Amino acid sequence: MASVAAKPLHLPAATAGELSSLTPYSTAASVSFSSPRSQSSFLGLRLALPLKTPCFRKRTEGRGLRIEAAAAARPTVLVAEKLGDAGLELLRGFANVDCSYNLAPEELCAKISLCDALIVRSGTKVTREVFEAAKGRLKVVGRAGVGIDNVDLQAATEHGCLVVNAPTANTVAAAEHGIALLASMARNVAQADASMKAGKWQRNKYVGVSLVGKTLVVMGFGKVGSEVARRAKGLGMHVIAHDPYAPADRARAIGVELVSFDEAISAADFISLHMPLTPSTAKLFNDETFAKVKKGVRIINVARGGVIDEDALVRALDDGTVAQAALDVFTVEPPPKDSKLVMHEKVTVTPHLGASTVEAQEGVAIEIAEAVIGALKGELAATAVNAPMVPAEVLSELAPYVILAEKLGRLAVQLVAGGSGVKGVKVVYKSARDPDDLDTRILRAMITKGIIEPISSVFVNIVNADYTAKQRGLRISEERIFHDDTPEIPLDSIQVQLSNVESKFASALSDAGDIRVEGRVKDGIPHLTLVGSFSVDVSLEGNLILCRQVDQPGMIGHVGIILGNQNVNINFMSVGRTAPRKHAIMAIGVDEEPDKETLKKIGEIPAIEEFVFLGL
Ligand SMILES: NC(=O)C1=CN([C@@H]2O[C@H](COP(=O)(O)OP(=O)(O)OC[C@H]3O[C@@H](n4cnc5c(N)ncnc54)[C@H](O)[C@@H]3O)[C@@H](O)[C@H]2O)C=CC1
Ligand SMILES: O=C(O)C(=O)COP(=O)(O)O
Repeated sequence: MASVAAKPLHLPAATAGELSSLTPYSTAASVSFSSPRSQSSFLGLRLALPLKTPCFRKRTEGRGLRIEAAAAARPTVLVAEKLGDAGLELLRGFANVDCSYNLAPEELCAKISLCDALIVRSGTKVTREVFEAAKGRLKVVGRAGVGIDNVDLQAATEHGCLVVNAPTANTVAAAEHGIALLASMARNVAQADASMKAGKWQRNKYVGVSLVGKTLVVMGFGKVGSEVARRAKGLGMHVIAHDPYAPADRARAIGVELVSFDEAISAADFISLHMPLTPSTAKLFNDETFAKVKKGVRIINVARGGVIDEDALVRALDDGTVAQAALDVFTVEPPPKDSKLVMHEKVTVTPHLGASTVEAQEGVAIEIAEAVIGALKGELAATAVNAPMVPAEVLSELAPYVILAEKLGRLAVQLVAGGSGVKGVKVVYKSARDPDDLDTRILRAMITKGIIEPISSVFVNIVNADYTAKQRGLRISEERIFHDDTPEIPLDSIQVQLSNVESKFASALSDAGDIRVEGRVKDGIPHLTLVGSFSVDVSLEGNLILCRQVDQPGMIGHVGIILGNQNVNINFMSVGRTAPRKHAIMAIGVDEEPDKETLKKIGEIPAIEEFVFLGL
């Protein structure tokens, strides 16, 4: 069936213009969107993080209406570890703040279902049980620091909970602490201090080693590692680094050569650890590694205790393989009181103080408070750990397309006969942009949300969209088609195709047999522009009735009278035809949901061959 031009019929009804101007809008500080029907689940871009209790008000503006989130109930933020005052102040300006420190795991689980956000440092384990106990209310976990190894990211993602961290504010503090440990270990400062305080004067016992000219290996050349490298070079050390993922030119710019792991450990006089704790770095320093190091190496760990096999380190210290160690972090914190490692005379220890400077704690508190508030407002956090980071300007530009994407998904799935048999989804983006200049991750997430939510009880957002699709066996493929237009406009159209399904509205099937709906953004408003092979033109707001009919005069009036008699307001109508007086599709936007009787009457109009009611 050939695709034909749409014949949009703009109804004069006052509400038509009003409703079609339900535009998403952005405030100065944020990009957030609301939609009258899917408000509470509009996490997707509101950004996947709506409060569960939003309320909306209509505001007359010129001829149209805008719907905006009115002051929602204040969210509750649980601060489970000591946070700087500046951050607490920011949080209190926006939310109810419950500072409850040292909670036992079961106490945390008991509280969490009353909280929209949780802020922790390294001392709180945010386990799967916590996310389960949250019962869907927890929207964001803020880690006031860098390492997120204490947060079960997989569980967070599965529960649609955003995790944000504060990755920059404590970098210098951690690097300075690393240098402090390096220098104090080399000169036995801690041991000599303890000895003097015990009344001794042991000048011969505490002869140290010099740093100048020694080779320092920085393991993990990220933010902290590179700051340590800079400082160590200032002390006259020869610095090399190992980091499988760091760009060599960044290292070169600091005058540091990146080498292999084995090269690094065999050359090192000192090794300073600055990588995250992940499955691949856990116990990276073990008996096997210590067997390869230069005898008498000294190790500093300000990263995570778990990257060292602590028993192996004790053995290496005992047999002199490792001359000394300076440790700020431990596999279990606090470590057991009788820990051989902590008590070892060749070991200098601090109780995880890397980030603990006045300046860093102030900075981290502000950084995490801003990230958590932003997330609760629905903005995509720049420090999101388990969601795509999309720059604000990209978000702002894609805003109406995000709404279009969700509505197309929602609409397509409602056209499926039987409900949930969707397995294959193809999304076709028509755009004048270079594919690299069009980030479609959010659009894909919103289409996924639109497809899954109407047929399940799952709450889908930008955080868990890909995971949820995979869980349900939903394969989503994307295709870009070049559209010869100005690249200023990100997209010409989005088409959603559902393959291998039957439709309750046969006209929605394309010639290839898949359900096919396409939409465009016109003047900032998402429009449905194609159903199956029929072109239509109807703004995607409220509800939609699609009818296939024999194209003949009087049809619009006929349907309009039935709906009018039931006080159902039509806000938009569009007719797409194959050829005059043959078949046509009528797309009718209605404000209210017609009752069954009314729908039945429409179906009984002799010229109507099939019809379907779709909630958007
Ligand atoms: N003791 C403390 O209070 C503090 C500890 N930290 C810890 O320091 C570590 C580094 O933090 P940042 O520099 O901010 O993180 P970052 O993400 O900027 O740097 C980590 C670097 O480690 C590299 N890496 C990953 N796997 C590696 C491997 N197998 N071998 C070598 N390098 C590897 C990454 O490529 C990255 O460049 C983290 O574990 C963090 O939790 C950070 C701040 C304070
Ligand atoms: O930021 C990090 O990774 C740290 O280890 C700092 O931990 P803390 O916030 O001091 O418990």
